[in-house]
Amino acid sequence: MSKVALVTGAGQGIGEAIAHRLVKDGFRVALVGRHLEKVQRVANDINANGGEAIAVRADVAKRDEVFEAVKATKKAFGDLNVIVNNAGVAPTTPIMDVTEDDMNWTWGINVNGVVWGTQAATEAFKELGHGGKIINATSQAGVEGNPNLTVYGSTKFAIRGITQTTAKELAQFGITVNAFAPGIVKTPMMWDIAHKVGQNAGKDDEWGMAQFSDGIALGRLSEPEEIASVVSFLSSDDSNYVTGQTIIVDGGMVFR
Ligand SMILES: NC(=O)C1=CN([C@@H]2O[C@H](COP(=O)(O)OP(=O)(O)OC[C@H]3O[C@@H](n4cnc5c(N)ncnc54)[C@H](O)[C@@H]3O)[C@@H](O)[C@H]2O)C=CC1
Ligand SMILES: CC(=O)C(C)=O
Repeated sequence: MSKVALVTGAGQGIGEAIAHRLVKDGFRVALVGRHLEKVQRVANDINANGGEAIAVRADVAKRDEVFEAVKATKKAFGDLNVIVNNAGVAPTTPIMDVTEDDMNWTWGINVNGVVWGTQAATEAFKELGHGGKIINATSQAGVEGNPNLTVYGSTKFAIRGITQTTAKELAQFGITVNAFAPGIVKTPMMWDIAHKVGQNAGKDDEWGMAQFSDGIALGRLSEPEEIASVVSFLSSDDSNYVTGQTIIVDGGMVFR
C-alpha cells in the first residue's frame, strides 16, 4: 500500500505544489487548510487525475483541530508516514508598529501550528507502530534577519530551533524532523507582499515582485515546484539519515 502524507496549507502556493509532487511520488495525501473550499479544489484536481486525496478543514493554530485532522487522515487512509507543517502567514511589521495581536496571531499559526502538527503526527506514528517524517516550513527570513519582518522572522528562526530539538527528542521513535527554507517564491503570499512594495513606490505588483530578484545569485525568483522537489527528497527514503537539518532553497541570496 502506498504511503500517506498530510500537508497543511495545501490550498495554494507551496503547499499545493507539495501535494501534487507527493502524489507524483506515489503518496496518498490529506490536504489540510483553514478554508475547506480551497483544499477541496486541490483534492478534486488530484482525484480527477488518478491520485488519491482528501480535504480536511482545520486551523493549525488550534491544537484540537490539528489532532482531529490527523485522526481523519488515519481513518481515511489507515496510515500516516509524513507530515508537512507548511501553513504560515507573513505579516510585514516594522518593529515600532508591532502589536500584541500581531505577535500572538503569527506565532499561533507559524510556531504553535508546527508544535501541534509535530505532536499529533508523533502520536499517530506511535499508534501505527512505525516511525515517520516531520517536515517544517521555515524561510530565508529564519536564517538571516530581514528588515520589517521582526514578527515573521522570529517565528521562522523558532522553527529551525524546534526542528533541531524535536529531531533529537524523536529520533528514538524512528522519526526524522527536517525543515525547508525557501527564498522568494511566486505564491499568493509573496504577491501580497509585492503589492505593498509596489504600492509604496507608486508602481504595480509586477514591479514590486521584480525588486526581490536583485539579491538572488541565480537572478530569478523561485517556482513553488522547486520547493516541492526538496520536500519530495525529505519525504523519501533517500533522506533516512538526515535529521535536524534545514535545507535552504533560496537561489543563493547574496547577503549571506
Ligand atoms: N512564498 C515565499 O516566498 C515563502 C514562503 N515561505 C513559507 O512557506 C509556507 C507556504 O507559503 P506560501 O505557499 O507562499 O503561502 P500562501 O499564503 O500562498 O499559502 C499558505 C496557505 O496556508 C493556509 N493557512 C494560513 N494560515 C492557516 C491556518 N491557521 N490553518 C490552516 N491553514 C492556514 C492559507 O489559507 C494558504 O492556503 C509558509 O510557511 C511560508 O511562511 C517561506 C519562505 C518564502
Ligand atoms: C515570505 C518570506 O518567507 C520571505 C519574504 O522571506
